[in-house]
Amino acid sequence: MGFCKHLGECGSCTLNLPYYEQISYKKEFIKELFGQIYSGDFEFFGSSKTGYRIRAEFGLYHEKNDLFYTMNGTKQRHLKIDECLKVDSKIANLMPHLLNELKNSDKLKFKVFGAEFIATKNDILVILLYHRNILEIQNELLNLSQNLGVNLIARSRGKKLVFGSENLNESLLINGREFKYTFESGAFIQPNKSVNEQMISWVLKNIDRPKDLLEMYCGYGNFTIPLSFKFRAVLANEISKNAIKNALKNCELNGALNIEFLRMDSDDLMSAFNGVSFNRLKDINLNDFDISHILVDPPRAGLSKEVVRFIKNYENIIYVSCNPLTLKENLDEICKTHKVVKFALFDQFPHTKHVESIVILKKYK
Ligand SMILES: C[S@@+](CC[C@H](N)C(=O)[O-])C[C@H]1O[C@@H](n2cnc3c(N)ncnc32)[C@H](O)[C@@H]1O
Repeated sequence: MGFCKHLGECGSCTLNLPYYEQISYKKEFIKELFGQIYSGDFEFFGSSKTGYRIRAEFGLYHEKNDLFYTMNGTKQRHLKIDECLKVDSKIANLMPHLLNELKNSDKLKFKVFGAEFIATKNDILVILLYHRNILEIQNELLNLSQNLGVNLIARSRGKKLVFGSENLNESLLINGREFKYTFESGAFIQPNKSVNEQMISWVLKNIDRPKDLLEMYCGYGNFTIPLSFKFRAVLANEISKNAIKNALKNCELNGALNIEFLRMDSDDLMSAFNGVSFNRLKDINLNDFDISHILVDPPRAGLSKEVVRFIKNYENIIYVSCNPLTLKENLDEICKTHKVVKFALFDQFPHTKHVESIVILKKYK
């Protein structure tokens, strides 16, 4: 048994090693995978070992008349979870109270099957999932959110009820400066806040001779807003309408005035650079941008061949990746024209084999 009594059994934390050995394990794995394209130092940024996850999801399982948090365990389908050491302390404190409230109300307990938690500096949001018509328990849900002092969303097939705010407010400290963000419960968020701060700070410190930035897959502006203060102008695209809505609010919150956000699929953005006209671009002249850097932070599947071909046009590439395998596949191609100059690992997920990488590449002269 390691740092948690469920380690190795709940299916989430699987790396049963002392933390310093986890670091060696991850560094060795990455060195082996990327050794042929990069012989420099792999910087490593660690995390606190507990309380680091600001988003967590659990099943809720009914047994006889009782109710438990569960995970799809490695040996058992419904492994009972009575603690999770990796979640933010606000989530850890709330979990037993929520469970008690649910257990004590036949109406709230009936056909509830999942709970998701998101915690930011000052806010906490709970999402409860039901296999029943939630409109019948509106009053009970309202009381629950008031009793617990949390924002609450209840969902069942085709229905959603919101008690309090669906938006969360976060603040990040990046190289001594505070940045404020707002985002919706469905947004992609970097799950480890302090490592996220380190990632953004590291990128900022490693930007050389900035002119304009093109950022693809920008979400609600997590990297975009702090980076915008380093560049003359920024063009950033993202497929999610809600994320772009929040990115615009985040510009206001931080006084960022030089960013053009595009609600656009990356394929369309590339077509636009190839001369195809889009209504959404009617007020933007892509030729006005003098792009010195491109930052990409794609989903786990990595970049398509077309995006890889496109980004190779730019001198400086910053590639943020949560999947070393697709990163390797993409870098094999990018490294035909670019050299890896920096490679850093960010331990967003201690006790798991996952590792986040940021690679900085420069075009060969
Ligand atoms: C790994 S997240 C990164 C978000 C952001 N950089 C951050 O740090 O929060 C990837 C983002 O890509 C967006 N996305 C996925 N497919 C896309 C596509 N084809 N075109 C544009 N954006 C896409 C997702 O909505 C998501 O916000």
